[in-house]
Amino acid sequence: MSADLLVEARGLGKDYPHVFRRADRFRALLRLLAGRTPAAVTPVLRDVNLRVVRGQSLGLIGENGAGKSTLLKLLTGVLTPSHGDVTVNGRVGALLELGAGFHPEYSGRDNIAMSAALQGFDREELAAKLPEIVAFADIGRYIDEPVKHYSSGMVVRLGFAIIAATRPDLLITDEVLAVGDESFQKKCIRWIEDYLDGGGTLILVSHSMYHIQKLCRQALWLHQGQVRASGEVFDVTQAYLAHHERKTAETVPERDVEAVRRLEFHVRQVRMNGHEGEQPQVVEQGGSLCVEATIASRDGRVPVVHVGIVRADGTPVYGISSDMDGVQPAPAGEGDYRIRLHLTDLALLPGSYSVRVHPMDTEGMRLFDTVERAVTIKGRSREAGLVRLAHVWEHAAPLPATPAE
Ligand SMILES: Nc1ncnc2c1ncn2[C@@H]1O[C@H](COP(=O)(O)OP(=O)(O)OP(=O)(O)O)[C@@H](O)[C@H]1O
Repeated sequence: MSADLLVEARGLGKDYPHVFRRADRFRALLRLLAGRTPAAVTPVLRDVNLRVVRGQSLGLIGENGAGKSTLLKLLTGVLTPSHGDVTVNGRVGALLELGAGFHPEYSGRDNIAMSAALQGFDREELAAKLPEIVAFADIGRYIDEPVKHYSSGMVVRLGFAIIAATRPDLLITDEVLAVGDESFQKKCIRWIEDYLDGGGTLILVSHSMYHIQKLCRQALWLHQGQVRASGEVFDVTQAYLAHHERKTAETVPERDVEAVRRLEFHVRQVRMNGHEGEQPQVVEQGGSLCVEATIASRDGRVPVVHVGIVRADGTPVYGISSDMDGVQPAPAGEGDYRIRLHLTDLALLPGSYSVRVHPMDTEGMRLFDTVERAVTIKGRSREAGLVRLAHVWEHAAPLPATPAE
């Protein structure tokens, strides 16, 4: 393993015994004590391959129960894998379950001393680091109270302060940013940014895509214990968000081609940026999209063409009809009509959208058919919502440089 490769996992998997009733638990325990593998197991993590090199920042994302914490526990040696293997190089600072590693009866100060001893600090190093740790934790007189009297926020403050002082080669944290209050969160984020600028390596689990995009350059999406996607952070987080939007979308009923042919108007063809077919079109944020619709008219009347854009969850974003702009589709032979709509400087924020094309009657009152095509907007924007609004900040000063903690 090269010195710059800090984590390597190959075919990593974790199974748990199948336990539904108390009797199952007892049986599973007996089998374990007898050195036998449990009769039935549930795989919670399967075939995870992972390489993290020095200086990399990797975000782990996924739904509740996807296996993120299990993966972190395997990487930190808290759990042993059922399949595959994992190698970790360098000094690891891990902030996993709340308070794990603290002795509840001892004070914060004593716990700092114990953690420092475990990290191999001698008495002088500890004396030098202690004021820094106490100041970072910033929990006032509680530093001399037993940890069992701490709020969950105080536990995280103490845990993070210890890790910050030890400056590990690899920082592994599980959703801690969600526990502390906002000012402490900001302090941790600033510290992590500074740590990464200084060449630190991070594996961060978070349900906040904002934190993942802010702190990580790569992401790995775990879905039901398996890697669903991994790569550049914006690509993976946008695919993950689009998956959620699709899950909450109403399902558009299947188009019955025979039935629509009997309608007064139906969509004969839709081309997106010149492409026919159902492959999603990928467009850069700010780019252009050309929607070409060919409409069949049963009795030769000219249709109105409506083009709508919805987000993958069905939220309407924009709609425009040809008659609103005082135009109509032009004849395209054999009773068909064709029109092209050029959408330029697309203001849509990165994500998954659908373009819907509908023919309407000449009066623009009745809607006849719906053809839907997927569009993915790619980009690195962290702005929230559906569209980018032109904006200017005033009465604003530049952000201050990160202060040294
Ligand atoms: N000790 C255990 N015994 C049996 N099943 C377990 C055990 N620990 C975790 N699991 C199961 O493993 C699966 C993955 O859990 P894990 O905590 O890794 O998910 P997660 O992605 O971190 O979820 P969350 O976002 O909710 O923290 C879940 O279905 C969980 O119920």
